[in-house]
Amino acid sequence: PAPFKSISWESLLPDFPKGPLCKYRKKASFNWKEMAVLLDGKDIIQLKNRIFSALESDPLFVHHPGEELSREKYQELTFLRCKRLFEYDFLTQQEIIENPLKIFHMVLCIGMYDWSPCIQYLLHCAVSTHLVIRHGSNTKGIRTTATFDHNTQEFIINTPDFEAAKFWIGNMGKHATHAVVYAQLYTPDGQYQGLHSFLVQIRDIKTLLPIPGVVVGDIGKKIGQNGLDNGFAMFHNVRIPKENILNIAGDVTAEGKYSSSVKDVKERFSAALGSLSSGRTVITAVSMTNLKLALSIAIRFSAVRCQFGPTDDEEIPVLEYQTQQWRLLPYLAATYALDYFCKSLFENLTEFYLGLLTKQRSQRQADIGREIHALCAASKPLTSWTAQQAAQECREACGGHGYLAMNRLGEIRNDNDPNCTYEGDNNVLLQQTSNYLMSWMHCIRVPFESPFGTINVLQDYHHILDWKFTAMSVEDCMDSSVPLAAYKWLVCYLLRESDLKLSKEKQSGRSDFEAKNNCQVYYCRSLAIAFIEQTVLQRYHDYTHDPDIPSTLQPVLKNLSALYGLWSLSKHLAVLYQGGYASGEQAGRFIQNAILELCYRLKDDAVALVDVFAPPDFILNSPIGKANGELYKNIWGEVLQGSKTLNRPSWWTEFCINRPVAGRLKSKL
Ligand SMILES: CCCCCCCCCCCCCCCC(=O)SCCNC(=O)CCNC(=O)[C@H](O)C(C)(C)COP(=O)(O)OP(=O)(O)OC[C@H]1O[C@@H](n2cnc3c(N)ncnc32)[C@H](O)[C@@H]1OP(=O)(O)O
Ligand SMILES: Cc1cc2nc3c(=O)[nH]c(=O)nc-3n(C[C@H](O)[C@H](O)[C@H](O)COP(=O)(O)OP(=O)(O)OC[C@H]3O[C@@H](n4cnc5c(N)ncnc54)[C@H](O)[C@@H]3O)c2cc1C
Repeated sequence: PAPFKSISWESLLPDFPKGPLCKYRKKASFNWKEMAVLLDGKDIIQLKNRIFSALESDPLFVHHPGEELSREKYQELTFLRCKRLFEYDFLTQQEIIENPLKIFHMVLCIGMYDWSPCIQYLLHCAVSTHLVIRHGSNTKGIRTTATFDHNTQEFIINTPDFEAAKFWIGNMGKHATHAVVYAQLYTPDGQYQGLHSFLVQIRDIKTLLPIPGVVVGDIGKKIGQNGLDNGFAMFHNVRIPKENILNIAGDVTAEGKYSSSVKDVKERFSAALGSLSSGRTVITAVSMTNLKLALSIAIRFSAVRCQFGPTDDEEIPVLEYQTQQWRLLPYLAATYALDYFCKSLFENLTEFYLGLLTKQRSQRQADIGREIHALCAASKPLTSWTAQQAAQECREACGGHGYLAMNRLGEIRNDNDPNCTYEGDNNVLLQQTSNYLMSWMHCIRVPFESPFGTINVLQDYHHILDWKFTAMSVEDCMDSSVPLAAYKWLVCYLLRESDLKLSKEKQSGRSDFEAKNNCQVYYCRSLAIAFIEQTVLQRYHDYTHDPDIPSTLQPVLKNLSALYGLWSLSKHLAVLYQGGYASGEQAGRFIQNAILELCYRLKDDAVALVDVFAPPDFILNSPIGKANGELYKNIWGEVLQGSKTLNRPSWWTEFCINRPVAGRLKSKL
């Protein structure tokens, strides 16, 4: 790439308005524009600007400060916005082919504005792979059936009873006309052929009224994402043409014979569910984006909001307090590490899809599918939980102002919340990752590697189990190599312990089902979490230590990597001691002190670090998070825009005329 200074980035990345945040911006150790260019590059920055400015200039996307939209109105507005997104068609096919990462950025830019139209749009786009309707966690247990009738060359779709109804489906509540329905396939010989997906029309495209035999409706108000209409559906002998089977895993001939290129039922099951990895990868990135939104607000607020001080007449920004730094800056470090991880995971996924498109049947393609599944089944939990905790911490870090709806932290928290549940409940998904890791135990003694190298750490399994914490000082701990080594040990240790526990459970006569169930807490669940944290850290460590990173940016990036690693690791301190990796009081203390020292070193960079990823004010839509840092003016400006802010309430007579009489209704008996 051309050196930063030789290109004029002013038009792409304009300066921020002058104001109270300048104090911190001047203290930053690096140039935020140079960082933005390093992380995204010119093309992506241009794309982001194009999307952000289109939304800002379009009256349909105007905000409604101080106005309560009814759910019905919000759903309507969301639909109109979603339609408009199709009209904008921000990316051409050519652009996508040249750089698939652009889709990823486009989705996240739209989501930064509001997740409801973004997800509605995504679900419409992904109709060929998504809009699936299912049973919940236990997909194998889906009870909707699709029976082939060779006389009419149709499938008959049937929901046995209301408990088997499809529930929660995005876009289905009010407006979807077609759905991809997962159902158990039966051929005319009465044979069961496993889970398959079918395209089923559910509403008339001219009238939006349900197709006969389909009962479809809206499931009601949710905790967040209320612009989206989530729905339910039941099918009573609904007939669909034979062509509507989505023959990913298998097909039925005109005579009603089943054929599949994948012979094994188990393999067919994973092929049928393979598309879930893309949803889980997207949700990993959606959660990471929520981290960006919440931290932009909380850090800008903390840099301006002053409380107390060393003397009575001098108050200092709350960001100067050790506690505030420790509450926020590790999440900032996590945002950078997870941002990098999300991009790399998306690249892995692109490779997987390229293989599918070119009909690769190699062992490598199968291994990629398994590794991607294991990665995103843990990265979705890690990132959605991190964002959920961060949103709450940011809310509290902004004190009372954080609780004001206009500042958006409540919306971010509530809209992020279902990321922990949909496309697979987090706790259920983590079991997929630990299953994958446990399946490598039998290879431990032979040379092996996985396509993306994430399990290659196990090649040194026996050797790593002998490792110990060796840092001799706090300064020794200030590089991410220290937590990374500890994580490698942790993964090997938890793998060994989980394997031993499973064997013990089985030896004591428990069934496979029971034995596996009894190995989750403190064993397999911790293993999956440690593994994904180690993977995220490994990738970010390698990136930040790359000699190609400009020397002007490397120190701050290395600090972020070290802070993310140490802070994540500190939650596993008990296991590090329990398993003998760490001993004595120094190890724990070094880690804690290094975390605090890194927070301190990063606090003057914090504002510039959020400037790198914060969207424009219109998109962020939070008075306390605005780039000018004029906290109080911005809040007042917004408060006074409310249409009824200064009005007397319509029920004023209940207070002034029909005055309350205390005890009037008290029983006289
Ligand atoms: C760019 C486009 C994006 C578009 C995307 C937009 C979405 C972005 C916006 C957000 C919008 C949200 C909208 C919400 C949309 C829903 O929520 S859709 C509903 C999603 N529902 C779920 O995810 C259900 C969760 N449950 C499951 O996925 C599965 O049933 C379970 C839990 C993973 C399987 O559990 P199980 O029955 O115990 O099966 P198990 O024996 O473990 O698995 C059998 C084999 O299949 C394998 N397998 C299972 N799943 C997979 C898989 N996915 N891949 C590969 N192999 C697999 C297993 O590894 C196992 O292999 P082996 O170990 O035997 O070799
Ligand atoms: C906003 C939103 C949108 C959605 N959109 C769609 C959609 O478009 N299409 C679609 O098909 N679905 C959709 N869903 C449904 C979603 O996919 C499911 O809610 C999700 O997969 C979890 O399944 P469940 O609700 O059946 O939870 P359950 O499986 O009933 O989980 C309940 C609890 O039990 C625990 N649990 C379950 N099994 C185990 C186990 N084996 N071991 C340990 N603990 C276990 C879970 O951890 C959880 O805490 C949506 C959900 C939400 C919230």
